[in-house]
Amino acid sequence: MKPILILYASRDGQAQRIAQTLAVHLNTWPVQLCNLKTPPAPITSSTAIIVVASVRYGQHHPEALQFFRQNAKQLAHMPLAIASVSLSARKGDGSPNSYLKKLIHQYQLAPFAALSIAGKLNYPRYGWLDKQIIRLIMRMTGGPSDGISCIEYTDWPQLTAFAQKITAHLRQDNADG
Ligand SMILES: Cc1cc2nc3c(=O)[nH]c(=O)nc-3n(C[C@H](O)[C@H](O)[C@H](O)COP(=O)(O)O)c2cc1C
Repeated sequence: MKPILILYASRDGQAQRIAQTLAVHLNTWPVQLCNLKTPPAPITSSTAIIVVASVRYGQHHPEALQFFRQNAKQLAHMPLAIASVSLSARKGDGSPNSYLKKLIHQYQLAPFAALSIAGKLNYPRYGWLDKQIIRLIMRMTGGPSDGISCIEYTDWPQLTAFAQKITAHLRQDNADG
């Protein structure tokens, strides 16, 4: 059986953790986990592609954008699922937020599952400038702006439901031959 390819783009590790957890949930399939910083094998040798990418300053990481740009044609013919990781997603219910909608629109993607999932606030990790900007964003959105908090907002049951949706879709695909 061809593997499910899970690709992630992360800076502080939360999107990577989410991708790893997804791999555990999908363990009834062969799964290949790959950092998008290392170019993946040809994607056409996979059953499905799942991209997990976090957001910085309003954009998904450049390696994720590059992946979509370079593979848009093949992705149009493959099962694709996307999980977008951001702090603003803590306010949502998992349905695609503006970052994810923009990404889907920009690369004309047609994912069968798309999730906006909350990441982690980790002030101690941020450099001075990033910390001030995140404090401002958090102040504007009603989150902690103390500059010291470390809070994981990720809704893990939401990720479990996402994994179940992926499994159901791929089983159906398999059954349809
Ligand atoms: C420098 C910086 C910029 C960020 N910009 C945004 C943003 O524009 N919108 C948002 O919702 N979250 C933003 N975040 C929050 C991250 O998306 C969140 O912390 C995520 O968990 C980081 O994922 P990672 O650990 O995989 O890098 C930002 C975080 C940092 C450190």
